[in-house]
Amino acid sequence: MFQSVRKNQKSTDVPVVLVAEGITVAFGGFVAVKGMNLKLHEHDLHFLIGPNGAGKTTMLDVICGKTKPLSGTVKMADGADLTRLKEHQIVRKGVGRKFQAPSIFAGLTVQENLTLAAEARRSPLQALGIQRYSKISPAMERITLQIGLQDRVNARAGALSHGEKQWLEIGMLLLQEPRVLLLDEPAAGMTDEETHKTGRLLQEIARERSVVVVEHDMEFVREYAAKVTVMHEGKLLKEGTMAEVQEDPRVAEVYLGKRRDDHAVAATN
Ligand SMILES: Nc1ncnc2c1ncn2[C@@H]1O[C@H](COP(=O)(O)OP(=O)(O)OP(=O)(O)O)[C@@H](O)[C@H]1O
Repeated sequence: MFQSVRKNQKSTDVPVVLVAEGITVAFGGFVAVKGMNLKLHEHDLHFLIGPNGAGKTTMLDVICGKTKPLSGTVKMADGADLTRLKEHQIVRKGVGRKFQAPSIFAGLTVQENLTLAAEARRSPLQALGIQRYSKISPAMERITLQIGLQDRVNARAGALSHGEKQWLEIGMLLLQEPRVLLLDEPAAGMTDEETHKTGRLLQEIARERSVVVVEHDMEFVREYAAKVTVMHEGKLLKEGTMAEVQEDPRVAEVYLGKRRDDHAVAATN
């Protein structure tokens, strides 16, 4: 029922979770992002696409606090401006970031990795042992099922397949209960089956959170994106559904002009 209501809702009816406005980022003299805006709603599965060097990753870096913009704001629903906060404070505000290379502990088991992630969310007092997880908690159990690693809890993370490692890291982020999850090419290097599992996992996560994905694989975007923002040369070029984005001749032009390969939006339709 929840989903059918959502389907009929206009995006304007859905609460806004985060608004980035007028973001400008310079590296030395080079302006990589120029006055970029991005608005996230609850339950968004929002893909950020664009040619190489468009500024997509830089936008994620600004939201999670890794990069500070020259100007602009990133406001959460409570009015907090993330550009004024440190990275760990932004995590506490509910923004989780997954980079391309998984940051898991290869020598620990799946369960141990998840336990560490769960502990990281707790306050120092809790971490001192008031209520330690002695075994798998209900939240961990639910997330282990969600990421499909329920039969691998005792496997060493280093022994997992590439896809499983990525899902483990997503699970570790979910244990921090982010409101916004930022992912950089989550399906890169995966088999077709792993790619589809990842797409379905992201759809499921978006039922409870907002998800932003930087992506080059247009098949993946077409199949799983609810909303697409196209960036070009540091600016917003187009925003809409994948169908709307593909119909825009400017989008075809920036892809055909810069990337005559499998990823080209126009060439795949
Ligand atoms: N730390 C940095 N120092 C200098 N230039 C940088 C830095 N980070 C990014 N850039 C430059 O900023 C521009 C935007 O980079 P960014 O990685 O955000 O683009 P992107 O759209 O994510 O590209 P790709 O799809 O290739 O990953 C590029 O020209 C890049 O070379």
